[in-house]
Amino acid sequence: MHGTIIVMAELLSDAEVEAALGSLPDWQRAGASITRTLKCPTFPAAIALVDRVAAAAESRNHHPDIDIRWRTLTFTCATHSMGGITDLDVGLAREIDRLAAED
Ligand SMILES: C[C@H](O)[C@H](O)[C@H]1CNC2=NC(N)=NC(=O)C2=N1
Repeated sequence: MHGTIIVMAELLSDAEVEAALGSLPDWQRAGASITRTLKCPTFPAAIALVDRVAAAAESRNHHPDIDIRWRTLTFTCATHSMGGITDLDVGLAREIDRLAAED
């Protein structure tokens, strides 16, 4: 039997976001989201990273906004249903860091 799994997450306070960013040095707060820009060695490498992030996002049913400009990628994480930043975004940011470090 199939059903919809709804993951509830609470918005983080400003202090909680700052604390999380303390261990995510490549990430910045941008209003109601957190963001990281990185440059890959080549365009195919950038697309390969996007593909790995897409698979991870699908697995956790939490999806970043992704901006692709040649070999520069910007990942933006927000919990759209909550209108802000939750632990889901912090977890996704950590996974993006892990995948980006695999290159
Ligand atoms: C029903 C399902 O949980 C949602 O549509 C998901 C999918 N991925 C999502 N990703 C992000 N970043 N925010 C969401 O609110 C969100 N909602």
